[in-house]
Amino acid sequence: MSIEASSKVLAGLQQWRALEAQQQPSWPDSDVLQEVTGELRTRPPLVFAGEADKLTAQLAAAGRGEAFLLQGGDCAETFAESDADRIRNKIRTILQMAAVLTYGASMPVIKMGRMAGQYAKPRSSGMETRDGLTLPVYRGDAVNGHAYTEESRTPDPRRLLEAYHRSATTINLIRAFTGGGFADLREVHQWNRGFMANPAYARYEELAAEIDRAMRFMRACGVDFEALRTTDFFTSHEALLLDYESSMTRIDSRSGRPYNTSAHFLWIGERTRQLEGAHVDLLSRVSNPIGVKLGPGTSAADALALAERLNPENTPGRLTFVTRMGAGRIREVLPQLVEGIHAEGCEVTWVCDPMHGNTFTSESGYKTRDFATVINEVHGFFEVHQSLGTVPGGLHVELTGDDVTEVLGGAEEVDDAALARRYETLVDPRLNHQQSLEMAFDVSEMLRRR
Ligand SMILES: O=C[C@H](O)[C@H](O)COP(=O)(O)O
Ligand SMILES: C=C(OP(=O)(O)O)C(=O)O
Ligand SMILES: [Mn+2]
Repeated sequence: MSIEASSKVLAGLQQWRALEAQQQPSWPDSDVLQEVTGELRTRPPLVFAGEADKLTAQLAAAGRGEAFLLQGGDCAETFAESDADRIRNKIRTILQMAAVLTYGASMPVIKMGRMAGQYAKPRSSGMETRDGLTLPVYRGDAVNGHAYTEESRTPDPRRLLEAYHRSATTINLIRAFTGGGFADLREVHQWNRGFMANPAYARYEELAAEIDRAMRFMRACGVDFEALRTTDFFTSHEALLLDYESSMTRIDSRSGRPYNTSAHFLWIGERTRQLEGAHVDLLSRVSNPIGVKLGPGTSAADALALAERLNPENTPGRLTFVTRMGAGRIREVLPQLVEGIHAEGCEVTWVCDPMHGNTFTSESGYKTRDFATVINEVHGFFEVHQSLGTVPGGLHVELTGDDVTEVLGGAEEVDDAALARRYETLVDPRLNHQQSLEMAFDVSEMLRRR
């Protein structure tokens, strides 16, 4: 690339600063912010351009119906819970779900964590009031603390550096687990250890036995299983805090193109996807595969304009639309979006987030979701694509590997009274380990029928 062309690219990467950016914290001290972003710019990348390109190719396959994306993790990761046990439990849950889906549907599953960077949250309101005290709302550990004091709720830019470090140690562990034998498909039984006493685990155990049998058969036929020792596991988060995302955006020395090096896949949230806004501008300029969340108010014209803006070359795998319509709306609103996009020949990978359109407050006051409603939205998603002859390319869920009680229902029949038992999320309710497996079995049936 000529010097002139590359300085144009660099100038473009700063264009977002002139545009309106929704959902940014009011950082109290701009000098500290400058120091922190300067520091971040000198830190090593967390992911590499070649890995992002590999993911783009895999997402293109998902868009054609030759693979399926499984993207899952916390609504909001926290510094306090970025420990080895919790990270391992999440990876294990995603690996188990992927085994169920791969075996059930005979289809490669792309494994992606909402992990190693999911530290910032958009919120419905900027302030909250409790017992007469009004404070800034919690915006994720990269911004402020959850504790309800003025000190903790004041945004602190130094948290961006902490978020980088926690992301680095998390991705390090992900790479160790998935490259060092933990993800070996021959360990499919081990992942279930200690969880046998309920229907989803018993069903998983049966499936693991079938996988074992199939592998023994293939080994007897002389198949080499070395390739099953490791697996790709990609990272993703919402690209919300533009000071952070822009500091982590670097020019790839091989291609001369900019990549966001904080995660393999970044998405733009439902609240920040304004066509002329700062988030769309910054992500339009990076070469990673990217996603946009689309809620029930999205028109076909909005979706088309986003597709043209974010993927002007119409590269397959570059753009994923993550629809989050709500179980009650999806069958009515999704068809016009999908038809509008396909009528123009736009390359889009369609993914279902059945969580964010189905949140409500329970009688006892917990922010929750109902497992049956969540599953209903996934069914609606498959039905719509089935009837239009288009491809349901993946699933985006908020989950944890622990036995929390945040989502109602499932085989354990978590009810309103049970929510108090282990309600641990700081923002949105997550499927627990067992509910995640139940969902995987359900989706594998739908994929099998696809
Ligand atoms: O995770 C998504 C959003 O950040 C969250 O649903 C917003 O929640 P709020 O309405 O409690 O602010
Ligand atoms: C904020 C989120 O979703 P959405 O932008 O779809 O509301 C999220 O994924 O946590
Ligand atoms: Mn959420």
